[in-house]
Amino acid sequence: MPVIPKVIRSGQLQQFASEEIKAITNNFCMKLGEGGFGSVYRGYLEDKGVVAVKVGSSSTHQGLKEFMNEVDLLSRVHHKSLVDLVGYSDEDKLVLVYEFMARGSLFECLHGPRSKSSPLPWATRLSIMVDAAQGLHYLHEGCNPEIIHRDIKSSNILMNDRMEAKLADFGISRNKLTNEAEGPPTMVMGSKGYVDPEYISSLKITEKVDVYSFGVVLFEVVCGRRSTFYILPTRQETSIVDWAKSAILRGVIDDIVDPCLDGKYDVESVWKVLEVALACVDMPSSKRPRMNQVYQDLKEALELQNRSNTVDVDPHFTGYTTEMSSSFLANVDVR
Ligand SMILES: Nc1ncnc2c1ncn2[C@@H]1O[C@H](COP(=O)(O)OP(=O)(O)OP(=O)(O)O)[C@@H](O)[C@H]1O
Repeated sequence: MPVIPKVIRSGQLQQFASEEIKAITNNFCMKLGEGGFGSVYRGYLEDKGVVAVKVGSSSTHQGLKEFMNEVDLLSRVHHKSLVDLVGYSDEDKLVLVYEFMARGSLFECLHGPRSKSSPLPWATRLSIMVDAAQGLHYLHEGCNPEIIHRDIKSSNILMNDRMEAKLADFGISRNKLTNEAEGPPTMVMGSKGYVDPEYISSLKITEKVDVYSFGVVLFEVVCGRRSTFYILPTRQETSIVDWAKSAILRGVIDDIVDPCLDGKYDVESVWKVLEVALACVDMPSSKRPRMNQVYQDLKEALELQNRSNTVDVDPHFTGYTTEMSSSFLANVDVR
């Protein structure tokens, strides 16, 4: 079994024996979900309460690399908008023990089985994205060395029982210092639908790669659609970025916004978020905003929503829509 280097072991993290992991999870009796690394189980620790236990299913070189990266990073970096790593085990299997995020992922809330019957309210969507933007801003500019996440997507934004959002999954993240020393990677990493097209062609990793993916998540939050989907009747696969750009050009807000919201949103705040999303996916990447700007703009959008006290806004309200969309349209670059 691989051995974690001493430098990582010296952190504040608890190290568990495989028997302890078995006890913590009550013999892996409650599965919370599954991802590329392996399965995630509910667990319980005397001093921490409920935890999430991620058990690696593969012992590939890539799996080990991602595990070490995650342990290394999360033992050094702590922020209220980043999921906390409580401990790990490398005795039998590769295991990561995290703080429990009771409300699951943003992906599940937007696209999961209960997303239609009890959709996330617009103000909650905005507050989640404000938290996520703050976490990403911290990674890019607040911690030392600064970090590029490289796998921002709605399934890596998790919510706790107070609906506070945190970024998760640092398996392929890179710190900016070693990033420059290591040079470009040999293959594209990231998740389908979220990867910056400029990075695909240049293989150059900068923080703007994260800003692009964050823009994709913003479109997901507004439109209630997945990052890629099939359009009927041709069943042609499209990206939410292309779809949203052409919908924005038509300028009708209820063509764009998630129908599950049933008109319950402040129109001005929706346009503000769409404006931010468009800026995040702009080309070339140098035109995209920094995450601090995104964070400030999203806070403004949340304030607009809170001030409007919207319960039922008519989505056909045209005065404001037309005015906003004309300033917008000049900036929509459809490729
Ligand atoms: N800290 C946590 N607290 C509660 N549930 C969690 C936690 N971490 C993960 N989960 C649950 O486990 C599921 C799988 O998470 P995981 O991070 O392994 O995969 P993913 O991000 O969905 O996909 P991939 O890792 O392949 O990109 C999540 O969708 C979520 O439901």
